[in-house]
Amino acid sequence: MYAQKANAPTRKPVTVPSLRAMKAEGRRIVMLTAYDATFATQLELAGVDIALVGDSLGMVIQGHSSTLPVTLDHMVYHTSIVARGLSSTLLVADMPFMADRDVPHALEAAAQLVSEGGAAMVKIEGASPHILEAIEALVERAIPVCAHLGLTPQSVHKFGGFRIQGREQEAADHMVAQAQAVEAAGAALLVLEGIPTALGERITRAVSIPTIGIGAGPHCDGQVLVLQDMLGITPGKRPKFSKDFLAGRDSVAKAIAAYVEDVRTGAFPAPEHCFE
Ligand SMILES: Nc1nc(=O)c2c([nH]1)NC[C@@H]1CN(c3ccc(C(=O)N[C@@H](CCC(=O)O)C(=O)O)cc3)CN21
Ligand SMILES: CC(C)C(=O)C(=O)O
Ligand SMILES: [Mg+2]
Repeated sequence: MYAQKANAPTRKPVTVPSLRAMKAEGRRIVMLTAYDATFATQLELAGVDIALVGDSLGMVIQGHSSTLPVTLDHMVYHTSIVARGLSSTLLVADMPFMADRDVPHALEAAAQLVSEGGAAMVKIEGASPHILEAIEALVERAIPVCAHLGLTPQSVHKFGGFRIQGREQEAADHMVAQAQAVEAAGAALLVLEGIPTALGERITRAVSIPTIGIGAGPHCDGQVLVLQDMLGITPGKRPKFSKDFLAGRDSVAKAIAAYVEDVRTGAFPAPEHCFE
C-alpha cells in the first residue's frame, strides 16, 4: 500500500500510528479532499498527508444541495478510484448518511470502504451512543476511525442549515465532552468543522488525538478543505472558511503546494477564515 511510485516525493508517509506523534511534536497535518485518481495524484505529488474521499462529493461532484443523497456504493466507487491515484498518502473515506445507523451496518459499510475502496481509515459524524458503539466496534476490528464533530453536514436538517455550531457555553461544553468520548471510544483522528476558534483550541487541548479543522480556527493540529473550494471552482457559494489557492497562481499543482505550505506554516487559516 505504501509502495513508492516512480515520481512520488520521498517524504516519510503519514501512517495511523504516526498521527499522535505529529500532534505531540507540533507538526501540522495537511488533509484535502479528492474524488478521482487524477486529482489524487496531484495531492500526492504536492505532499498532502491525508486524502479524504468526502461525502461532500454529493455537492461538488453530483450537484446536490446536501450530502444526504450519497450512497455507500458512490463512496466505495470514489474511494477506489482515488486509491488508484495514490501510493503513500493516507486514505480516509467518509461513511455516508445512515451507513452508521447501527453497529452491524457500520461494520459492513466500513468493511466495503476498506476492502473494496482501499481506505485505511473511515470517518464518522457525531458522538451519539450508537456512533460511540460503532467507533468501538470498528477499532476492535482494526479499522481506524476519524471522528467528526461540530457542523456535521449529515445533520443539516436538525441544524436548520449549514450553521456554525458550539457558540453557546452549554453547547461548547457538550462538544468538549463529545470529543473526549470519541477519543475514549478509540478514534485516532478528529475533524472539527464550523465552530468558534476558541472552541477549536479548547477541544484540541482536551484530547491527545490530533484535531483537523475546517472553519475551526488556527489552533487545530491540522486543516482540511474541499478541493473545489481551494481551487476556486465551488459550484455555488464558497464557504467563508475556505480559500481560493489557485487565485494568482498558474497551475493546480502550485495551488495545492501553496495550501500544503500554508497549513504547515500556520499561514492558513487567517482570521477571515475563522468564526467567533
Ligand atoms: N464545497 C463544499 N465545501 C464544504 O466545505 C462543504 C461542502 N461543499 N459540502 C459538505 C459540507 C457543507 N459545508 C458547508 C456549507 C456551507 C457553509 C456556509 O455557508 N457557512 C456560512 C456560515 C454560516 C454561519 O455563520 O452560521 C458561511 O458564510 O460560510 C458551511 C459549511 C461544509 N462542507
Ligand atoms: C469537509 C470534510 C471534512 C468532509 O467531511 C467532506 O468533504 O465530506
Ligand atoms: Mg463529509
